Amino acid sequence: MRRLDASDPGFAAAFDALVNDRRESASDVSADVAAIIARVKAKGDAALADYTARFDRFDLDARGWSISKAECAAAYDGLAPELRDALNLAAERIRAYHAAQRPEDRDYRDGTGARLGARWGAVDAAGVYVPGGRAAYPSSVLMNIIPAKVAGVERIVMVTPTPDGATNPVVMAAAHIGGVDEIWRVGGAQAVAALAFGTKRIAPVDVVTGPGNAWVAEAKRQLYGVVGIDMVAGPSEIVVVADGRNEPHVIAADLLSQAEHDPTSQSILFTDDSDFADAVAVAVAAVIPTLATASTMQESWAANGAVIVVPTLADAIPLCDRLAPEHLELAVDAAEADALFAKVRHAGSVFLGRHTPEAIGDYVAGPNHVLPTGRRARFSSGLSVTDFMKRTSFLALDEGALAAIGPAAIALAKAEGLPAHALSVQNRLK
Ligand SMILES: NC(=O)c1ccc[n+]([C@@H]2O[C@H](COP(=O)([O-])OP(=O)(O)OC[C@H]3O[C@@H](n4cnc5c(N)ncnc54)[C@H](O)[C@@H]3O)[C@@H](O)[C@H]2O)c1
Ligand SMILES: N[C@H](CO)Cc1c[nH]c[nH+]1
Ligand SMILES: [Zn+2]
Repeated sequence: MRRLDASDPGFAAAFDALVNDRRESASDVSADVAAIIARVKAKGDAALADYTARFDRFDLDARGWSISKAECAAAYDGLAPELRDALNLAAERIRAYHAAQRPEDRDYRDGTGARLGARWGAVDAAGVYVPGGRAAYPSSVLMNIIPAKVAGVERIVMVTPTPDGATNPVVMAAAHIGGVDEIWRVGGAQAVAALAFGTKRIAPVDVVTGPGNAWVAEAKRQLYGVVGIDMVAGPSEIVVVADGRNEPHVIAADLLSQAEHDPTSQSILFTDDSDFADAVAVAVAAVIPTLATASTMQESWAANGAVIVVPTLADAIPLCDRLAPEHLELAVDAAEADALFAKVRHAGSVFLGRHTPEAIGDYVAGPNHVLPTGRRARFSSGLSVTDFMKRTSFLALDEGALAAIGPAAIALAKAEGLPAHALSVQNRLK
C-alpha cells in the first residue's frame, strides 16, 4: 500500500505514478487476447473447447455447452426464500431505475417546413458477459439483462465461465428472473470473441456488454468495431473520501469490498486527518485475515492500495478527477457530500454521505454496477438502456424546405469539389 501526503515535496511525482499505473493492461494481456481472438475466429467451437479446458478445467463436449431455460427455472424454484426475495427486490429496483432511461424519439418541423427527427430502436441480439472466474455474479446477470430487456432486445445471449464444470444456482435463478434466451458455459476473451464473430453453435450478436477481468475487458476493447460494446469494465476500483469522524473499520471494509474482487483491483482513501489515515491502514490489515477472500485482498491492497492525506477534503476532488474512478464514496455529512459532489467531474458512480456504502450499489440500489474502470470514466459511463439501442435520424423535405436550404448545400458541395452532390440537389430545385 502506498502512503502519500499531499504536502510532501515528492507528492506530485508519486501521484502521477499512481495515476499512470496501468495495473490491468500489461502488454502480455493484450498479446494473449489478440492470440485468443484470432484462434476463435479461425477455429470457432474447437478453440472455445480448448480454452475452456485450459482455463476453466472443463470439457464442454463431455459435460454440455449450454444451460437451458428449464434448468434456470428449476434453480429459481429451488432457491431459499430470502435469497429469492433479495434477487427479486434487486431486479425490481434495477428495472425501475432503467425504465426511466428509455430515450424519447424526436419528430418535429423547423421554420423551413423540414421534418426532422430521430427514432430509437433496439439491437437485434445482445451478448452479456457474466464473470465467474473467482466469484459468481448473479448481480451482474440482472445488471446486464434487465437494461437489455427494457431496451426491447429480442435475443439475449449470456456467456459465463463455469470453472471445473460447476454451475451456480443463484446465477441461473437470476437468469430466469431476467429472461435470458441462451446461456453458454464459456468465459474469458474466447467467449467475447465467440459472441462477436459467431461460431457454429453460437450465433453472433450485435453488442457485447458486461464486466470481467483484464482478459475480458481487453477482448471487448479489441473487438469494438466488429461488435458494439458498452464500455471497458475491468477489475473493480474504489476511491473513498472520508473525514476523521468515520469509524476506521467502516472505511476499511469499504476499501476491501472492491479489493476482494481481483488482485488487480484498486482501493484508495483520501482523508484530511493523518491519524485517521493510519487508523484505517491498521484496520485494513486487521480485517484482511478474517475474511475468506484474504489472499486476493492482500495482493490488491499491497500492490494497488493507497492512503493519501490532503490538506482539506476539497483538495482531494481534483485528484479524484485525475483517477476518474469507477466508484467514488464521499463519506462525510450530507451537506458536505453534496458540496464535494458538485465539484466532481469524472467518476463512474458516486455514493453520497456516511450511510451509502458502495456495496449497496453493487446489488440493490438500482443504478447499474457495470461501470468504466482504468480511468475510462473520463469518457464513458455506466451500462444503460441506450447501450442496447441505436438511433436512426430521418429527414423529410417539401419543395419549400428544399428551396430554403438547398442552395447552401450546393455551395458547400462545390466548395468540396463534389459536383454530383451539387447536381443531386440542383435537379430538384425549380
Ligand atoms: N467494472 C465493473 O463494472 C465490474 C463489475 C463486476 C465485476 N468486475 C470485475 O470482473 C472481474 C471478474 O473476474 P473473474 O476472474 O472472477 O471472472 P471472469 O469471468 O471475468 O474471468 C474468468 C476467465 O478469465 C480467463 N482467464 C483467466 N486467466 C487467464 C489467463 N492467464 N489467460 C487468458 N485468460 C484467462 C478465463 O477464460 C476465465 O474463464 C473482476 O476483475 C471484477 O473486479 C468489474
Ligand atoms: N463492484 C463490482 C463492480 O466493480 C460489482 C459487484 C458485483 N458483485 C459485487 N460487486
Ligand atoms: Zn463489488
